Amino acid sequence: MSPQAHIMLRNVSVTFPVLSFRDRSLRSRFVRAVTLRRAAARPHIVTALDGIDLDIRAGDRLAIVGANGAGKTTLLRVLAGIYHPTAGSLDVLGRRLSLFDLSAGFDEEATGYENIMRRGLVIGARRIEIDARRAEIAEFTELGDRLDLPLRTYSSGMMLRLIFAVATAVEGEIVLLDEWIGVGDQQFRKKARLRLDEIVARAGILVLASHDLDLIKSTCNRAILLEQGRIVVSGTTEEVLARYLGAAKV
Ligand SMILES: Nc1ncnc2c1ncn2[C@@H]1O[C@H](COP(=O)(O)OP(=O)(O)OP(=O)(O)O)[C@@H](O)[C@H]1O
Repeated sequence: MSPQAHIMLRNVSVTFPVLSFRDRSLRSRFVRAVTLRRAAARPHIVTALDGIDLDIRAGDRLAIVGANGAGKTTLLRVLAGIYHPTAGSLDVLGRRLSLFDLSAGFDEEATGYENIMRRGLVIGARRIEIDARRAEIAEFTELGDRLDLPLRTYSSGMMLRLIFAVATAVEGEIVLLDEWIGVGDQQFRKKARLRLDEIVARAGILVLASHDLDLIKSTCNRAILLEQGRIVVSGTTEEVLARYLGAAKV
């Protein structure tokens, strides 16, 4: 476990400007252009995160909980460096391994082997590192010669094997997860779960955004509850889940 890993967010907000369908139509743009020159197009602003202050230290297994649309995925993407805060600051010490947005980086026309490299680069690995682990990743997939064929020829279970093999061959001090992945058939799932457990055990920090409360209870030692992009409770997993479940019953 890395004692140095650390994440610090100060007053982090993320907003998305959204043009409504009507606003984007040619007619409305024309009408605006000829009749309302003074009124600049004002997109609707969605606030996904609102003033987040958070410190995550080595040893923390942090769960992010909250209702649909509360901001969990957005926060995970900020922690991964995929989204930049529109306000506030993020400091990250330690190498991040992003085990969510599972299919990002794949190319249907490229072979399994080519996709191993593409996907590895997307999740934060270095080229040299993926090259060094190529044989190990290939072996983990158990796909054999099929790795020479384009991804579009794969069944969904085969695709998941590839995704998972790449994801778990790369180590990170900070592991970012959205759900533990129930991949493939029974035999592969067991193997996948064991590999994921090893990665998490070695990581200094785990951040898990999930609706799976049993998984959270068995994995996390801290939690935050998000509501409309704000942290409303922060504490031990038990405290936060009690509040979340209480609120959910109302
Ligand atoms: N790219 C985007 N453009 C506009 N709004 C967005 C975008 N991404 C997220 N949002 C909005 O930000 C808010 C938070 O979304 P987010 O996906 O982070 O929620 P979540 O807690 O992960 O939800 P769920 O549990 O349903 O996955 C929501 O209101 C969502 O509609």
